[in-house]
Amino acid sequence: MIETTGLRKSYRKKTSRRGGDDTTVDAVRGIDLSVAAGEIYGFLGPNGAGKTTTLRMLATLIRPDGGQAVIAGADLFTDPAGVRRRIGYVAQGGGTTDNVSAREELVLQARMYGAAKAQAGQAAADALKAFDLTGFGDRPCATYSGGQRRRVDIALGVIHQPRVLFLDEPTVGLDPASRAYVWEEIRRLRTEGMTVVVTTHYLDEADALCDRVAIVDHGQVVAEGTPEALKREISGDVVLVGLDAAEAAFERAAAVLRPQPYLHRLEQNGDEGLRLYLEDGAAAIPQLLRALDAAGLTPGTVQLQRPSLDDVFLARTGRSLQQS
Ligand SMILES: Nc1ncnc2c1ncn2[C@@H]1O[C@H](COP(=O)(O)OP(=O)(O)OP(=O)(O)O)[C@@H](O)[C@H]1O
Repeated sequence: MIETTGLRKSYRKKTSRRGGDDTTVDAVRGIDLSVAAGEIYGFLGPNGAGKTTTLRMLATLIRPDGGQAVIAGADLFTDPAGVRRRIGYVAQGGGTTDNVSAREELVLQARMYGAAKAQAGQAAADALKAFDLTGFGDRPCATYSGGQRRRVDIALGVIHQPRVLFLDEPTVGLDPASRAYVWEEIRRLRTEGMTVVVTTHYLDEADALCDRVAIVDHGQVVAEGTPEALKREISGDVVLVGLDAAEAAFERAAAVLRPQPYLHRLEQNGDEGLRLYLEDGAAAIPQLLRALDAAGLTPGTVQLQRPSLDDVFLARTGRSLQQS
C-alpha cells in the first residue's frame, strides 16, 4: 500500500548571527518503507528523529528532496493530487475550532471533499455514531475533553473514507484511559480495511498498537519489524540493578559483573544503576548478588524484565529512547 525508496528531506536554517552562513538539517536521510494494506504501521523515535517530516512528505504536505514513493497506487512525485484523494492526515494537535461543534466540523470536511449537503449531513451523522461522539457532538469543541477532541480529529481524517490514514502523535498529552480509547478507534479502522501509519515516541503505544514498527533515529530507520520480532533480537532477559547514584559504585559493580560468564552485555541505566542483558535472568540473579556482595556492594533493588522496544533502540543507537 505504501512503497518508498530513499525518501529524503533537508531543511536550510539561517544561523542566528547576522551574516552567518545557512546550515543544513538532514531531517530524513533516505527512508525505505514497505507498508502492507490493512496494517497499523508505526514510526517510533525520539523528538527530532524525522517522524513528522516523513509523514508530511507521504501526505504530500512537504515535497521530498529525493527518492521515490507510491501510495495506494499513486506516485507521490508525479500524481500528488491522486495521493491526496486516497489518504487522510491528522496533524499533531489536530485541527478542530473551539466554537464549532463536531457535527459542523464533520459536515464542512465532507463538503470540502465534494459531498452534497444531504450526503455530508449523513456522513457526519454516521461518523458521530461510529466514533461514539453523539453524546456531545452538537456542543462546541472547546467543551470536549482531550480524548474526545482527538476522536473528532480522527473522524475528520477519515470522513472521505481514505485507504490510508496518517496520524501524527495521536495520543500525545492524553490520560491512559483516553489513549486506550483512541487505540481502539485505530484498531477499528484497521478492521474496516484501512491502512494506518502512526508516529509516536511512546514505547508502549508502538508495542501495543502497531503490527510493524520502524524505529527512526537521526532521519534513518535503525530497526524495522513486528514489535515481537524486534524484541526477540535482544535475546534473553534484562536485569535492572539499582545502585547508589554514585558513579564510583556503578563502575565498581560493572567491573565485578563484566567477567561473569552469564552476562551478554551491560549498560548504565541512567543514574539509577546498571542494565544487564543475560540469557536466564532468574537463574543469574542469585549469582550476581553473590558476586556484588563479595565486593561489598549491596544493590537497592533488582528487577527482572523482558526486553522492551527501548532495549532494541539502545542496542541499535547506544542511547535510551526515554533519555534522548
Ligand atoms: N521547517 C523546518 N525548518 C528547519 N528544520 C526543521 C523544520 N522542520 C523540522 N526540522 C528539523 O528536522 C529534524 C526532524 O524534525 P521532525 O519534526 O521531522 O522530527 P520528529 O521525529 O517528528 O520529532 P517531533 O516528535 O519532535 O516532531 C529536526 O532536527 C527538526 O529540528
